[in-house]
Amino acid sequence: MKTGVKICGLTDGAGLKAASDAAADWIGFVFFERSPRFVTPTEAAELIASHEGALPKIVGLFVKASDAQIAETLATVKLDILQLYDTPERARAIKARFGLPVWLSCAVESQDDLPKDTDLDGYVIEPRAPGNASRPGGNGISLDWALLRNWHAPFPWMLAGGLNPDNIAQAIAASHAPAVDVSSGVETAPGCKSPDMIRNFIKNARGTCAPDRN
Ligand SMILES: O=C(O)c1ccccc1N[C@@H]1O[C@H](COP(=O)(O)O)[C@@H](O)[C@H]1O
Repeated sequence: MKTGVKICGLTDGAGLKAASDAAADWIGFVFFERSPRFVTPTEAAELIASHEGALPKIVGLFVKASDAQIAETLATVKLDILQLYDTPERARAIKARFGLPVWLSCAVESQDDLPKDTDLDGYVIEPRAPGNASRPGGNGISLDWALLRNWHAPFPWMLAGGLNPDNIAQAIAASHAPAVDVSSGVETAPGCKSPDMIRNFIKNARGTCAPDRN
């Protein structure tokens, strides 16, 4: 089974081109102002418009966003999927209101934290951010991958947090993640994506197949 790859927090055309050319499955834009990867909806739309060729599916990342913020974003940039940092109840309401697939980010410290609801379109499984962090993700922190190894989730999910080109093969082997998501691990500085690191991340993730769970 091919491991799905999402490259999140793109801020420039070079990163977008590297992710697209290397056949990422999804690219993400961060619509959260306190992130070093923040882009405005207009900036995201301009990046997409200036790209030549096919694009991966486009994910918009929102943290505790109001309906108005999501509506204003969607009026400017076409998104395929909404990735939310919010409660399951709010995620369900946003899915119903906007009619787009919703992935809910889920902070996991132990197996008890793993999601059980099946009514969303997917989950991003990542570590809980430290108490003093200014954002709930994108902190380059890993969770214990072995927690996920025997998890038979009845819905799509991806592993995130602290992944990079050097550890991605080990992370997939240890967690059996069907898909992976990276942001800070393919950057030379916060918010500065490295095309080389993006290519290496995707190459190394694709060289490692998650075992077929069936
Ligand atoms: O990338 C950010 O700045 C960000 C801000 C707010 C919420 C989530 C954010 N990023 C997401 O966090 C995970 C893990 O990121 P990392 O690879 O450890 O840097 C991933 O889903 C990012 O898209």
